[in-house]
Amino acid sequence: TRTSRPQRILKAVQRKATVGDPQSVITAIDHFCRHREWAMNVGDEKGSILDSVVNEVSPVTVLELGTYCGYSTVRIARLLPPGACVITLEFNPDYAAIARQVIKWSGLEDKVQLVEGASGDCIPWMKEHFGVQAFDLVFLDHWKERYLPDTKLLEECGLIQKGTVLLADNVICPGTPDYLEYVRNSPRYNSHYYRSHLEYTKAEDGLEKSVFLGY
Ligand SMILES: O=C(NC/C=C/[C@H]1O[C@@H](n2cnc3c(NCCO)ncnc32)[C@H](O)[C@@H]1O)c1cc(-c2ccc(F)cc2)cc(O)c1O
Ligand SMILES: [Mg+2]
Repeated sequence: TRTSRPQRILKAVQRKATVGDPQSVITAIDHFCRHREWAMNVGDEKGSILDSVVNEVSPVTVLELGTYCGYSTVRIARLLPPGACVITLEFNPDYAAIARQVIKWSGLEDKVQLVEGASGDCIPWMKEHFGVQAFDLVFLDHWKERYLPDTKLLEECGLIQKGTVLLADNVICPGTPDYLEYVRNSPRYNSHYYRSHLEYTKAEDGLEKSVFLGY
């Protein structure tokens, strides 16, 4: 096909959503992915759980791993108070370009820092480059086999401290077995599974929330 799926998602936003209205951007993407083409956004059902965790944590600094088209970036950023921000990592330049436009359309660019690069390369620079002490909330939604190594890297870099909340998408489908085993068995995390469904389908999926208890 001439255009990519992310390009078609951006077009749906530009056709259906109102500039500066994040909820209309979310609604436009959900409608497109439910009625036109499925895409791997966290979606409206799991997205509501994401919203409730963001509201509960009321984070000042958020890290998102895997921007894709920016759907969950917009969901998170729209709930942040002035001064708070989400740093989102995306290593595919085409996806990053689409996400920038989706984020701009929603009017939330002041609350978002989209970093083009691989998590393994960017995480070690977070403190020095972005002045981050520690993240209040981390949303994991990138390659599923990278959840565990990147969590360990965040720990090693001192970016996860007592009270930091990790929220992981897709712990059932496609699944992140090694990550789940780690956060559920580690004495340093308190984990809870939010049962839900794979975006836009009836298949089971869910989010795992893990609170770091400190060393
Ligand atoms: O695979 C899924 N997500 C992956 C996301 C990847 C995005 O994140 C970016 N990315 C990946 N690794 C890194 C990285 N670091 C790691 C590499 O260095 N650093 C930076 N960015 C990274 C990619 O460029 C993409 O933009 C998924 C699948 C299903 C699914 C379920 C059922 C099905 F039948 C089919 C599919 C449902 C979901 O919700 C899903 O999230
Ligand atoms: Mg996902």
